[in-house]
Amino acid sequence: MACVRRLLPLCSSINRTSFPSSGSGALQGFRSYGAIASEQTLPSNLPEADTSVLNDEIAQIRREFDAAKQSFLKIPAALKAMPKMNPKGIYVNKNLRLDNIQVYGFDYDYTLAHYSANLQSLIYDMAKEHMVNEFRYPEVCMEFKYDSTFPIRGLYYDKLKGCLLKLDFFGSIEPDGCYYGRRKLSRKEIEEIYGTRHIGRDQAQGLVGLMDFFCFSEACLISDIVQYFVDAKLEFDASYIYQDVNRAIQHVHRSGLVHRGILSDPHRYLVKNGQVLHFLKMLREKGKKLFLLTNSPYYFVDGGMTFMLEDSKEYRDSWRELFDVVIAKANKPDFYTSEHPFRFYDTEKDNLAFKKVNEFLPNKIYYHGCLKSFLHITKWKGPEVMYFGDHLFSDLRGPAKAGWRTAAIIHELEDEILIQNKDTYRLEQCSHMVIKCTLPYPLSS
Ligand SMILES: Nc1nc2c(ncn2[C@@H]2O[C@H](COP(=O)(O)O)[C@@H](O)[C@H]2O)c(=O)[nH]1
Ligand SMILES: [Mg+2]
Repeated sequence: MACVRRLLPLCSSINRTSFPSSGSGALQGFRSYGAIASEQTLPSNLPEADTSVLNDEIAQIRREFDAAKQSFLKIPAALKAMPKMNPKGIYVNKNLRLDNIQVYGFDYDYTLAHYSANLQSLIYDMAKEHMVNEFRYPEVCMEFKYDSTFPIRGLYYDKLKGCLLKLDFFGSIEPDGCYYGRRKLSRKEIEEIYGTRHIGRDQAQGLVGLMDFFCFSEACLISDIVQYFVDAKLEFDASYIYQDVNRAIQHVHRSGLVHRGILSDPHRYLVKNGQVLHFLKMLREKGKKLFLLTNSPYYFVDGGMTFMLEDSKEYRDSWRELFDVVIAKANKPDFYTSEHPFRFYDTEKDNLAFKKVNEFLPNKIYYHGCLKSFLHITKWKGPEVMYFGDHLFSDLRGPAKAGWRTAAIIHELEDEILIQNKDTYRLEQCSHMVIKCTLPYPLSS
């Protein structure tokens, strides 16, 4: 053990070797291995037994370096033979027998219905107007414009410090993922503000998650307002900015402003996808049960579905026939844990009936409800249900608790896979793996 410890500094120098991203450049790394290994000399005053053990250890390490070197040389050819991932593919993290799935459930927004970036601009503008007109924010805010290149999903706003954060899997701030207003903070600034990059339990209490696509407008508006206060050198409390922006955003959704805005110009906001109808029809033809479970109000879903299927003679005016059960205003994720009763929604009269819901009738619409009643009425067993959705909590975590299988619609995956398919990316990843396998201790990153 002592010998190994004495040899560790030798290995540490490998850890410091930097790896260029181009194919030919990787060879520079090998040269530095050789140099490190051959430059090491043993102290002359060591006892003979120790010298022999050390020589064996060094010979062993040289053999491992050589093996690593050979692995490196084989990387470009091996990569060529390795298939690339399909950006339009479907990926699983658990084995799934589709013949066991008898029931397919769907979320609506950002699952069956897809929107252009114009939607985020619309929400941003509506919320901004509300803040100026109702909360008396300065008139100059009306000039703010939504920037589609700024937000990504899964950001956190720190209500105490006013920063927008991207945390990694372990809850540490990503080095490039901390913004104050619209300005990216350096590592030094992050450490000055947070002490360390890791967000502890106490600091996490001030964070609010901005989890879905609807939150893009919120993230951008919060940052633009913070930036306004910074530029104007005005004192402000970062939590009030969140409170005001969030209230404005809630108003835009709850009042139906955004829903009416979308339906007033569906070509501008909705993105048609012929594959959706094809998929739903295919499931029906195979005898599967289908249901729609959304937080949106019925008129909004009806308008959107009618627009998206306007080219289909069969379902243009009867999209409801595609589903065995349609539930709107479901209030997910509370739907999965609450005991709210279902209400029958009369589409003609636009009101809720008072009669108790004991069954789901075809072509009818139901509001609210809860998972417990849903399972009681349908008699569908957890593992035979698969639910598709885009929201981590409303569509994936909640249903998983009910034993449903879940399918996440992750739009970003297409771009991520394209990046991972790039030769430069694959080469760097392989080099990293070879080094990781060669070293006797784990790499920190
Ligand atoms: N009251 C709020 N409603 C919101 C918010 N963000 C989105 N929404 C609305 O939820 C549904 C999404 O429905 P689903 O089909 O994905 O279940 C849609 O109508 C949005 O307008 C919010 O922050 N507050
Ligand atoms: Mg959704």
